[in-house]
This record gives sequence, structure tokens and C-alpha cells, in this order.
Amino acid sequence: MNDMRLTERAVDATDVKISARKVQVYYGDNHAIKDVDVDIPDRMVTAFIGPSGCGKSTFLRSLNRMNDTIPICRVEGKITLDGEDIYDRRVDPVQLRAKVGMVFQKPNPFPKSIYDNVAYGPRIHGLTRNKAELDEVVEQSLRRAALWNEVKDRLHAPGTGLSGGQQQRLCIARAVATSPEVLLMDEPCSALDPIATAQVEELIDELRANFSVVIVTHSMQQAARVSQKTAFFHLGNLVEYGETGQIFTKPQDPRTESYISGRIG
Ligand SMILES: Nc1ncnc2c1ncn2[C@@H]1O[C@H](COP(=O)(O)OP(=O)(O)OP(=O)(O)O)[C@@H](O)[C@H]1O
Repeated sequence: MNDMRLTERAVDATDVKISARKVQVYYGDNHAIKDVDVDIPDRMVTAFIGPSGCGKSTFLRSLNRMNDTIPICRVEGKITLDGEDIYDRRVDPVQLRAKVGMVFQKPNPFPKSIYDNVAYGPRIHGLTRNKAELDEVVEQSLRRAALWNEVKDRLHAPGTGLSGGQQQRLCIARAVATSPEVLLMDEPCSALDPIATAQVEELIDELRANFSVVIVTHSMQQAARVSQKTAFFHLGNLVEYGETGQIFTKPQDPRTESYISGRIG
């Protein structure tokens, strides 16, 4: 009995990595995200699902201030990373994005070698002291992205010459090379074939040992396969958030139920 209580407590005592309170996002007059409160756990995968245009990508981008690059976009409310306000004036967005890395829908390697793609972040952030250390970070990052064995003999070939699935894993290696704490993934498999998708999903499952991962996906099967927590967005509102199993089997809100049963979206 005691053992069971201990286990329950361990499961409940999840660390919150990112916390959002009363977050609003506007594009000019368009109120795209409305009053969102959410706690994103550490070392788990959280999926954002919902119909097209409901605000998943907008909210994801507000978690590393990627929306700062869109002039008409305005974010209100509070978002903290380990308790620190990421919109505080003293926070440098470039440093923030090294901690909260991002992988996009379409693989977007730089027009550089495989090695230089991965070395880019550690170089601009001065994370290594010499070539040997940089080589080590590049190798470890490519290993974490499950790409090392496929590219170790052609590190100086262009990243753009890899297959789509390999390019996406290269982008994941590039994102993990700065030792981020959170990885944001915006539909990372939508340009990939089923085999490459399966490889990236397996990788996401491994990454959660070290990172908090947040993934936007249109595929409910993918959300069910890779995530432990799921957030359902609808018309800019966060309608329901909970354990992935519960969201897919016992949704509390009729809008979630309609979406997962294919009636809206
Ligand atoms: N760069 C932008 N400029 C102006 N409006 C934008 C911009 N990006 C998104 N929006 C608007 O914000 C709202 C939410 O869009 P968003 O792309 O976040 O939704 P989404 O759920 O990720 O959609 P999808 O699943 O189709 O990618 C939409 O009304 C969209 O038109």
C-alpha cells in the first residue's frame, strides 16, 4: 500500500518546465490565442492538436519568442521557463532560443556541410573551446538524432544533399547541439515518408529522456504514439489538456470528442 502511494506521488510530482498564464496572441486585430493557461512538463512529450488555424503553431512559437520576428504579432500574459519570465526585457531572445530549440515542418538545413550545420549553434554561442570539443559535440548531436552512422563518412558533404528524412534528423541534431532544455517541433514529420516518420517518432521518444518536447501535429495517431500529454486547441482556445490516453479515450469536452472522432477539423 505504502509502495503504491509512493509510486503515485512520483508520477504526480512532475517538474513543470514551461508555464503559461493568461496568454493572448494577436496578429493585428486577429485574436489568435485566447487566455491560455498551461503547464508543460519536463522530460515528457506534449502534443498540441486541433483543427487547422486553431492557433497551435502560434502558441508553440510564443514559447521561444519566435513570434517576435513577426511585426504585427503581439503576445500578452506570462510565460515562464523554470520560473523565469521569458518575455522579460532582460531576456535575450537568441539565448532563449538556444535553450528552447525549434524544428520546423519542412527540413531547412543551412546551405553548409553536415558538420557545419550542427556546429553552427555551438560556434555562435561559444559553447566549445577548441576543435576537439566541437567535433565531440557534433558527433554526440548526430548520434542523438540517430544520424551519425549514416553520415559519419561524409561530414563535409552538403546537408542539403541528404534525403528528406535525413535532413529532418540533421535539423534535430542542429537543434540539440546547443544543449537545449526544451525542443519545440512544428509538424516535424509532415514532409516525411512513413519510414522516415517512424524514425523521427522513435527519436522523439528517446529525446524525452533529456528534454521537454512539445510537438504540433495534425495526426492524432502520431499524438497518441509519441506524447504523454495532449492539449486540444479550438478557435484559439485551449479546450482541454491532460494525459494523452485520457484525452483520446475519455475526453471531457464535447469539442474534443467531436475532433478526435473526426466530426470537426
Ligand atoms: N504570420 C502570421 N501573420 C498573420 N496571421 C497569422 C500568422 N500566422 C498565423 N496567423 C493567423 O493566426 C491564426 C492561427 O494560425 P496558426 O498557424 O497558429 O494555426 P494552426 O493551428 O497552427 O494551423 P495549421 O494546423 O493549419 O498549421 C490563424 O487565423 C492564422 O491566419
